[in-house]
Amino acid sequence: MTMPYVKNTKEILEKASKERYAIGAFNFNNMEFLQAILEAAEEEKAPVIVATSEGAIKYIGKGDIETGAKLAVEMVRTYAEKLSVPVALHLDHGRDFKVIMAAIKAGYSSVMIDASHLPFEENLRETKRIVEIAHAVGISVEAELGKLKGIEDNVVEKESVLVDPEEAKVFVKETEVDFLAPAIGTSHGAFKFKGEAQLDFERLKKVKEYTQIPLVLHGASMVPQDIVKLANEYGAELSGAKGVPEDMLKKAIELGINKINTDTDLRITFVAYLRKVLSEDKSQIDPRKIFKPVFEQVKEIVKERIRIFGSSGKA
Ligand SMILES: O=C(CO)COP(=O)(O)O
Ligand SMILES: O=C[C@H](O)COP(=O)(O)O
Ligand SMILES: [Zn+2]
Ligand SMILES: [Zn+2]
Repeated sequence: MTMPYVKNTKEILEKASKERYAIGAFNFNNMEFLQAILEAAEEEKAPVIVATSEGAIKYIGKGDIETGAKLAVEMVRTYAEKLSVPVALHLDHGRDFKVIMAAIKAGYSSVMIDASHLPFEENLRETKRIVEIAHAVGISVEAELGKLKGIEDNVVEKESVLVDPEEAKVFVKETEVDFLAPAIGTSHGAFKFKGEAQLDFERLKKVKEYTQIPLVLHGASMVPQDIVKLANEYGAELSGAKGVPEDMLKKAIELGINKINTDTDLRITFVAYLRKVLSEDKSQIDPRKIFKPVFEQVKEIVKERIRIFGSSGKA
């Protein structure tokens, strides 16, 4: 039987890769988001990955990386113990060696080394170095090839550079990385496409053929238009927000995506319902009473995503 807190993320992703479904990797920055994600996964009987960015670790630790990583592990383990579904904790977009080491030491299930902004050879070298360290303590590693447009940890990538499948083949063989995020046209945040949504599925298909490992889709939020509308009605300014359509996510899963990173959908839902609750109950000052209905909605959006990803009932 799998323990709810997964030591190595690879275990649950390889099963997903064999059976062609995807596991949601949801970002959190505090206890309430984590609770909402875990409750959703438990109710859907789905394996789940919870992720902290470097920024999240710094936020949780009030600037202290070791404290942030340790608290993230403690929180996730403590909640996961009470659950029946496997829960993995992942470092999202690790760029700073110190943060990656802090996550490994604290007991994360996997780390991402995102050296995709560096030239191919350097990305390969850097990834290989992290793989050697992480594998020595039995945890897995994600790397990225190609660049995502948009904001990545305060670095604005103006142009998206899509993955080269031939490079992916060499990269995976040389680095022995466990899962790979190929850039196929998505971007982070709430404004993903100016015109029609477009992803390079041919490229994705080739990367899967050439690498045969679990693949990761970043920037995969759907940015639901009803929630954007609700947020705007209550004073937000999010017009033009656009995400990845459901049929495209499903096609990406068919072609070999097994981990789907989602943050923006949770953020938008939080902001929309927080605005609604505050404006409808103007005398409420108890944060618990404000947060309860807001995080019920965050939980619902996570459940919807898990169903779309095909991981419901897979725990
Ligand atoms: O890729 C992500 C985290 O790594 C999140 O993507 P979104 O901004 O589309 O939610
Ligand atoms: O990939 C980016 C995630 O949405 C995390 O973003 P963050 O660096 O603002 O925490
Ligand atoms: Zn990146
Ligand atoms: Zn990402």
